[in-house]
Amino acid sequence: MSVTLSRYRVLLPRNGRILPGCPLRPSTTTRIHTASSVPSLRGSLLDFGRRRGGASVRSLATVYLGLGSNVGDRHANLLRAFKGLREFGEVDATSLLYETPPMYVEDQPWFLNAACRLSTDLGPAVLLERLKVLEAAVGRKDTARWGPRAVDVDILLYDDLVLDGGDGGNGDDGGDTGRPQQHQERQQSKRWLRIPHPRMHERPFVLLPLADIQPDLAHPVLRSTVKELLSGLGLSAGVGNRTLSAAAAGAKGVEGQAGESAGAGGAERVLPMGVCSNGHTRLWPMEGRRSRTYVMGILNATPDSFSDGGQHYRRGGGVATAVEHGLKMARDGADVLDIGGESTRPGAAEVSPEEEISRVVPVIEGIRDAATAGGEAAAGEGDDADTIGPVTITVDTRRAAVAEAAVAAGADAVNDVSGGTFDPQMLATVARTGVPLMMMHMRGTPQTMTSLTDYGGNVVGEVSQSLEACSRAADIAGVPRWMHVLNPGIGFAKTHSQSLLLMRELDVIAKHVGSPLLVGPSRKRFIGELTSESDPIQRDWGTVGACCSAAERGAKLVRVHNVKGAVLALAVSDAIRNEG
Ligand SMILES: Nc1ncnc2c1ncn2[C@@H]1O[C@H](COP(=O)(O)OP(=O)(O)OP(=O)(O)O)[C@@H](O)[C@H]1O
Ligand SMILES: Nc1nc2c(c(=O)[nH]1)N=C(CO)CN2
Repeated sequence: MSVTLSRYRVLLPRNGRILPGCPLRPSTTTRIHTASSVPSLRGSLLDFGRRRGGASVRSLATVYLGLGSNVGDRHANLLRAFKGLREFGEVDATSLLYETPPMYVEDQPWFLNAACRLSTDLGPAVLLERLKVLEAAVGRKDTARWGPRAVDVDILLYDDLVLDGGDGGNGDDGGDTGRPQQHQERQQSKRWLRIPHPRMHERPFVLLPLADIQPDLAHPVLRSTVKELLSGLGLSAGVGNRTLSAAAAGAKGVEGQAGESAGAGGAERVLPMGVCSNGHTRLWPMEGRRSRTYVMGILNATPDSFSDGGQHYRRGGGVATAVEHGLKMARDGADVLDIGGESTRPGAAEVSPEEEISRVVPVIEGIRDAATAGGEAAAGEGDDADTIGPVTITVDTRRAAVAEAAVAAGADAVNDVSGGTFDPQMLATVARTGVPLMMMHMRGTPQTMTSLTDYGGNVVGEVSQSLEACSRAADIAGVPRWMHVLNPGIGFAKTHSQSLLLMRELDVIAKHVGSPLLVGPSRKRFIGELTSESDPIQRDWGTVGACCSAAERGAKLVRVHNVKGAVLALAVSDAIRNEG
């Protein structure tokens, strides 16, 4: 049965009867929408909003949106769209980020795709109109259907609404025949709207990110969950092997390249961090053959760090020595330099934000100036993962003011050992600056942490849950999950055996949290104890062992003092894992 409201038809599932326009059986659990039960469907769908307050109070709708971009700085486009969506309600969950082969029209650059969940009082048609305005503001031009675009935001699901708002007058289940001219004419003539999005179930680039948010979410018409729809495409949800099988790729018209590297044919998770020499956001492959274990070089702009005693800062000239050491680490193969102005060794004294800023900002500026001068020639579209660009810099701080000053000076991301909990302004500041956030697990402060090691016998579970909570808080504050890196905090409020257990069960933590893991074993006490080395500087061989073990168990980044050792060792262990 259907009710016609203005030009829109709401499909009402009844008695398991197949609905017009629905490819499969309707769900018996689908909420039945009528004009009275869904006030937002009264009258023309184009001129209502979900009103706040007064007699017509109603609950907020839960909407799932799919985002895509394959023109220009794809991540910058997605981030602008994401920030714009926060004006439409509360974006309370986001996905990871995927680089995906173009579907339908294959002769175009690869896309970046993500998804988010929006809680909004906007009705579906008003939401659609506002999305179109947002897409235009981000830079979308009218293009051929399924063709290249700066940004595309599709309404995937809107509560469990089943809405057939026309098909643009061409009778196709998903709209038109794909002829560009017809598509443009239709776009200009009138808006049509179908919910659920008529093609979402066949799109890995929609289902993969959706599964990050809610794998058990049910499609209100097909009755299958997102996880089940993915498995129907030969893919699995969550961290692990998501590579599209050649059969599934062929069946769905995806650019499947059977016989080539597995990663070339399917979607891959990526982490946006830093800038390529073409000015676009650099994308770090997090799975597939292009992926490897990334090395973060530690650069202490402090006079009192535990393992180097400030040797690269205090002795022999402060900033200049630190900059020189940073550049050496970059030449040794560091993917990112982590610059910190406050020691977090056990018992270390706090420094003021002003002091911290005065330590890190000149070093960031010095490295930025020296490194950008050495950038390579600009690369074309879609090369954002492979282009070697200016060195990537993170600032190691717990303070929002320091993070803000560091990003203004050229830092690409914030690395917070307190997981965003020390400074109440940290999450909002990182959201505003639009950089990725690395969040570490710890308890207490460097002064108190050594006595806070009681995890009730479940350090792995506690750390996983705590990291997940940090990630949720950051997500809600406006730092999308695809920009999170999580760190179990080896040695921070952990005993020797707890550190070993966390190192051993990194894969469990990685699976639990989904986000890329950063691990920092470098020169730590547990390595000294295992190798009988009391001098931290003598612990690099042991550190390399820990890095290789971490990489085998799913760590995506390791934070080390001795970059060269880690880079060389990981080149071998990564190759054995990936190419064997
Ligand atoms: N669920 C939906 N979400 C977004 N747009 C929709 C939806 N259903 C129908 N449309 C209509 O589709 C029109 C074309 O949208 P768009 O240009 O983004 O299509 P496309 O991205 O090329 O193809 P597709 O929608 O299959 O991804 C929109 O103007 C809108 O009227
Ligand atoms: N991989 C991928 N392919 C697409 C995409 C997209 O976002 N990702 N969007 C399209 C237009 O809707 C057409 N094809």
